Amino acid sequence: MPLVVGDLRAERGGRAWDDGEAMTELIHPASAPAACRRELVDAPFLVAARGGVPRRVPVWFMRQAGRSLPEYRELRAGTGMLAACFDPEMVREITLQPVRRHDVDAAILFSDIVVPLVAAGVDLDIVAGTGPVVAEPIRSAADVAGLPELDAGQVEPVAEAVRLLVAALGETPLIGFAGAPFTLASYLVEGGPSRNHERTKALMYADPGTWHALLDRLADIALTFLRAQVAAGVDAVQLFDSWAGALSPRDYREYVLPHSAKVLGGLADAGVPRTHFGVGTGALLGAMREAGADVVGVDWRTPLDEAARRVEAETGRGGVVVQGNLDPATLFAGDDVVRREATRIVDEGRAAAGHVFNLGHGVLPDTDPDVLTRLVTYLHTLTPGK
Ligand SMILES: Cc1c2[nH]c(c1CCC(=O)O)Cc1[nH]c(c(CCC(=O)O)c1C)Cc1[nH]c(c(CCC(=O)O)c1C)Cc1[nH]c(c(C)c1CCC(=O)O)C2
Repeated sequence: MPLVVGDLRAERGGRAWDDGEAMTELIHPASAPAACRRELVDAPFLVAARGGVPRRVPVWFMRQAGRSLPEYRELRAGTGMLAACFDPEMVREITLQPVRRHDVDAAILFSDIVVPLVAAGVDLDIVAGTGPVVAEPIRSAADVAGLPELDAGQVEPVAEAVRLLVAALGETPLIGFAGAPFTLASYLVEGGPSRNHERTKALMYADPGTWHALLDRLADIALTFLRAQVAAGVDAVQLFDSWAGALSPRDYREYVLPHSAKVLGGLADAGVPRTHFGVGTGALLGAMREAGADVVGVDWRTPLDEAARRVEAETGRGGVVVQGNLDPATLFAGDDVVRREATRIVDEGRAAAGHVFNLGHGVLPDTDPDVLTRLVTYLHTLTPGK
């Protein structure tokens, strides 16, 4: 039986990010993942995510855990990517590595968007240098009907990793994540990474019934995965719709938004801020907020002030918090350029109701990790603001 939202909060020991003072006083069952962490009330990442003024500019990096770190490569040697994702001790260690090294303001769970699919029984692998490769792509109504459901028990190793991390992280919040239905569908339908998503779009346009059935199932899988992470103690979630930028706003609204809204809406009362991110989504930012995001992730193509204006104009609602958006390639251009661009981004972020500094997409594998550390140090000297 899936948990209802009320149970979710109880199971988390009432560690709701918006509970303030009440947080430490609330129910604290023996099953709670860790002591209620009073210090999280002031965590810059969480303060900014709910539109407050943090005590320093919060920063974390998508793909901060991974191949840019020598300690990651050393630990992963001889262990496959998916095997690592189902090993709680390894997930704990890899997740902590960038926190120790860079002093970032949030940890992101080391996992992958395909982990819940694998847990549910889909035959796929993550091939180094390529990405997820699916043995039997999903292209028909029968294929969709055969897609297994995810039971929370199947991602228990991930939940265990979250509990280990919550105990280890102290005042640093932990971000959980899932792949959004469209991005997961792209891997399943194409059979692997794709530049044009042509088979995915062909299914979407030619057989909308099957398409919506597929996305509905993927929404259930993503939601079950995220709820398991929240129940185990993550402090925030991010929904990665990395490839949604391949769609026009009209198609996004018709074919994708309702399903992403099912995922984000299913977490509305979970007490954690929800970030919604995609690449090349300048024209979709308003719709991505409407899907149920508290924080909208922005890639490097749209300045943050422009992004905030667009979202507020499209949705008719103020108060948008943005996350981003340094071009990851900038990290190869030398510290002067990095600092200049970081300063510009922090200034542009003041136009929004809150700003979490990040890259516009993930850390590139050849990035010098010392550049990231120096960037964090620099950002922490700047004055945060709305
Ligand atoms: C599209 C997508 C995937 N996975 C993910 C996304 C969405 C984010 C994005 O847009 O980049 C999400 C993801 N994957 C990974 C994380 C870890 C947490 C983090 O530090 O951000 C996160 C958040 C680890 C990983 N996921 C993967 C690696 C590399 C594998 C390895 O280290 O052996 C890591 C560290 C593999 C993977 N998995 C995927 C790709 C495209 C790749 C890269 C393939 C390659 O170039 O080797 C699918």
